Amino acid sequence: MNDIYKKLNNKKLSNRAKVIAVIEEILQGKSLSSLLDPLLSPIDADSRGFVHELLLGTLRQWWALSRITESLVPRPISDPGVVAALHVGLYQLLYMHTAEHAAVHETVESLKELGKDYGTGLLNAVLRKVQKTPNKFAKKINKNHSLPNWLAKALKSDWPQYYDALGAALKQPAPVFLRVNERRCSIEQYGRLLDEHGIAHSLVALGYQDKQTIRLDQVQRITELPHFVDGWVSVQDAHAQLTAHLLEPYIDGHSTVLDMCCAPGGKTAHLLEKFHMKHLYAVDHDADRLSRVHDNLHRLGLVDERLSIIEADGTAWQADGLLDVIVLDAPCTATGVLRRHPDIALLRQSEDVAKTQRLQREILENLWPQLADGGVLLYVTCSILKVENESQLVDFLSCHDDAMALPFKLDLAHQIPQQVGYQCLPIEAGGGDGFYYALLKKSSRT
Ligand SMILES: C[S@@+](CC[C@H](N)C(=O)[O-])C[C@H]1O[C@@H](n2cnc3c(N)ncnc32)[C@H](O)[C@@H]1O
Repeated sequence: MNDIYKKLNNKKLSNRAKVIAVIEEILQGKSLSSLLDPLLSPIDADSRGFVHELLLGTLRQWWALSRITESLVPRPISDPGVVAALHVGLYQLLYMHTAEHAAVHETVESLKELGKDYGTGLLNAVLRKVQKTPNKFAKKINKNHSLPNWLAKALKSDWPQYYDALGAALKQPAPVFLRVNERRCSIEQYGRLLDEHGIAHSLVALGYQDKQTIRLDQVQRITELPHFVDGWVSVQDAHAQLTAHLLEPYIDGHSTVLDMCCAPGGKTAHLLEKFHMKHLYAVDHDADRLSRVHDNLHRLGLVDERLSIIEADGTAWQADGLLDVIVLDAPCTATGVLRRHPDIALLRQSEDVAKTQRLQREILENLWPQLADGGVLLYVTCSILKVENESQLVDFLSCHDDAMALPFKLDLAHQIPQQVGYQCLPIEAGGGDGFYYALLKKSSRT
């Protein structure tokens, strides 16, 4: 078993030490989503909330807390475990109001547990300094948006009028939305079921026609939702649910549909719940993530002969024939889902933007010739950077005479029309994530 998973299952290791070990892994390139369950599962129910808050909160405030460590520690610290412990200690002192003794002493002890005694002197000194005048330090970082410099610069340039609202919103936890499997029951019926179980929730507008979704208004174990195991309901962000609704006019029983970059299958499942199609290809290049597509579709009862799940590279994959509808949920910087995946702000580098932009374009160029005349392609990202969204599509259209943007209308406060498509910004406290949507039609007669 990999070292980190051994640590997370080690009953002798304290919870703080486990959080530090997880952040150390993240700093070395592992994703939060691969570590969160292994961290939380062995922890007793009473401590889970504290551990969750300590981990997610530290990651959300990472760049704000870094301003303090940079000002107090003159040289860069080479050991990621010590860096993690500094941030975890500071987060407790400045945001969690943990008793000072626990915040300092227990964090220092945790670093010792991880065999990093050499970092304890520095950790102790920094935490004690901040502990003396916490308000001074809190004031220093309160207004900080906790964004890496490259992202702050890009957001300021793309969204000058929304920059502060975005900065404040991106460090908040995201709400949980449910997608009801329309083959099993309606949203209203499921809402009544939640009422019967005393689960607080709201029906929320999606900002497209009269479409709605359900937002949970209480902390809830998802697997314990009524009929979750029977496939009545899934977790899916509100703005992610727009995909299937936007395609309503274009999919019928004769349609051959491609869902490119489909894993873990949220949009694939929604398409299958909503439409009877001739065939759906669900393609992704990541075998592990594809196994989650299988699991999700099995739970929802959506596996049948109309569906092919294929492991392939979107820059090269060729369908057997022409496609009527293509969903390209393009790989992106995922800057629109920072609230759910705060590790992205630690992992992504400015160079990644150009790389993903090139990859998106390569996939687009491979898929476009495979779209039938009159067919539509829905381009989606969970990015809030214009280079991956509006600029990408404006440039694509300028190079393809047979492509035209189809108009549609989204109308929530932060669904913003672009030269091509719409940008949903994740600003509303109870609202959806940052997504971009553009709908293109192919017509050789233009
Ligand atoms: C935003 S996620 C997709 C989310 C998914 N559509 C859903 O709704 O659940 C992007 C996906 O792109 C896939 N991907 C990245 N590069 C790819 C490539 N070159 N070919 C195919 N899939 C790729 C990743 O494995 C990842 O699953």
